[in-house]
Amino acid sequence: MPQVFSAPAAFSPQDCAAITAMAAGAGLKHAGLVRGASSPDLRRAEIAWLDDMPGGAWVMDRLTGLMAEANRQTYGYDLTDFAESAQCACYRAETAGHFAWHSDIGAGALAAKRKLTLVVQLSDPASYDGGGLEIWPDSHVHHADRAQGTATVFPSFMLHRVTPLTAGMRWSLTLWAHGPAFR
Ligand SMILES: O=C(O)CCC(=O)C(=O)O
Ligand SMILES: [Fe+2]
Repeated sequence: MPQVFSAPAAFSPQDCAAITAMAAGAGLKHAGLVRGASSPDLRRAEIAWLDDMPGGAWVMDRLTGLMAEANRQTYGYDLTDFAESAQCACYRAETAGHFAWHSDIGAGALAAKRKLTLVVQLSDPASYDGGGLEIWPDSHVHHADRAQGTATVFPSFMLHRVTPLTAGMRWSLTLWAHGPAFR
């Protein structure tokens, strides 16, 4: 049975603050685009791509190292590359920011090749309410560790969601690892 992998304190609070500052500097755009149309029922968040953040190479180095470690310890998947930029997301209580149950594997050329999803909790859990990252690996829903800097890894086909923010703001950083599509 596939599992959820957790790396506590993968990033320090200072690292997390630096990443959110870079994301804000890169300019946030509304997310939740499905076939070119905004789909706020599915997702309400703003995003920025790590590839658009000058000086963000160290972040990608750390993320890829974490992904490799998770795959070595837990999954043993055939991974070939990181075909998409990591994505920083901001969910706000004012807009009830959320991401409804979904799988990260889609029909697009890149999304079809996603194998593992890694999500870093960039915010201090005392700074927001709601915004829980929940993953559904089996008959029980897994609540990802909310601690700032924790990295959570799971197979990209696994259903997961972010519950609506009810106070404050939550930042996350997501990276996908790619390989031959699951079959
Ligand atoms: O923000 C999160 O915690 C999850 C993001 C996510 O599921 C995604 O980008 O596909
Ligand atoms: Fe996702």
